[in-house]
Amino acid sequence: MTFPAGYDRVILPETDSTNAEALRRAGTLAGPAWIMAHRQTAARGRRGRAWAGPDGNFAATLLLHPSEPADIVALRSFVAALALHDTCVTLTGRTEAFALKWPNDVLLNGGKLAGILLESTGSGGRVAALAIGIGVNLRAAPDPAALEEGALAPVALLPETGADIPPEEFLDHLAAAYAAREADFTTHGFGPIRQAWLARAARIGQPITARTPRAETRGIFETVDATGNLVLKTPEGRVSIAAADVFF
Ligand SMILES: O=C(O)CCCC[C@@H]1SC[C@@H]2NC(=O)N[C@@H]21
Repeated sequence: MTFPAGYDRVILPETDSTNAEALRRAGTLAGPAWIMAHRQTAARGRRGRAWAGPDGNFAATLLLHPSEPADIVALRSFVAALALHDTCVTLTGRTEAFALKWPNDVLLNGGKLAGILLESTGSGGRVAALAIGIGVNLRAAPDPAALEEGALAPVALLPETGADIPPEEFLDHLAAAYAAREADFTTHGFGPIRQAWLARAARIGQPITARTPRAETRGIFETVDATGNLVLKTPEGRVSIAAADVFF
């Protein structure tokens, strides 16, 4: 498997967080670069949570220097989730087992297999550097004791499918899948990415709950709109949500 042309590949034995590492290197790595670490000592998840990654799991960040406005740059969350889904299907041959959960989790057999965290630097609506951090439970699921109430239980690829994929091999497949989806995104915009994402989405047409620190909205998961917002049909009407945690 060859690494996609134009992308750097950095593999570290250990770092605090590959997202932090990527943003520290943003000034010296001019082109797109994947930074993978075998161990993270301070991995972070969405909404300020910690991310636990037992040995053998996958942790990497794609560093980009995008040129679009911040709202377009943020749509790469869906590009990355799709590429991650592509990679899981390719490596296991199981299409139906995997699904996507808004905004960017990958589910396997209904449990949480992988998460994505986007972080960026820049100001005034301009993104100087974008870090797309991806954690995948390849070997083992983290201890579910630390789970928020109602959150999906974590699952891992090896016990669920029997596929024993080393992190470096996973990176090479993911980098190729991402490069293909990124080319589609930059050429054709969010439309085809959105359609492909929706085709793989869990719980479309079913009731779900979107929770933020200040509000909870329950409704039918209608779609994800052209700006990436979650659209719920509630008794009070249609609600469009830009950021939240989703519970089934
Ligand atoms: O909360 C989530 O679901 C997102 C988890 C993202 C974890 C990954 S592991 C690689 C990268 N480095 C980090 O510190 N976090 C992301």
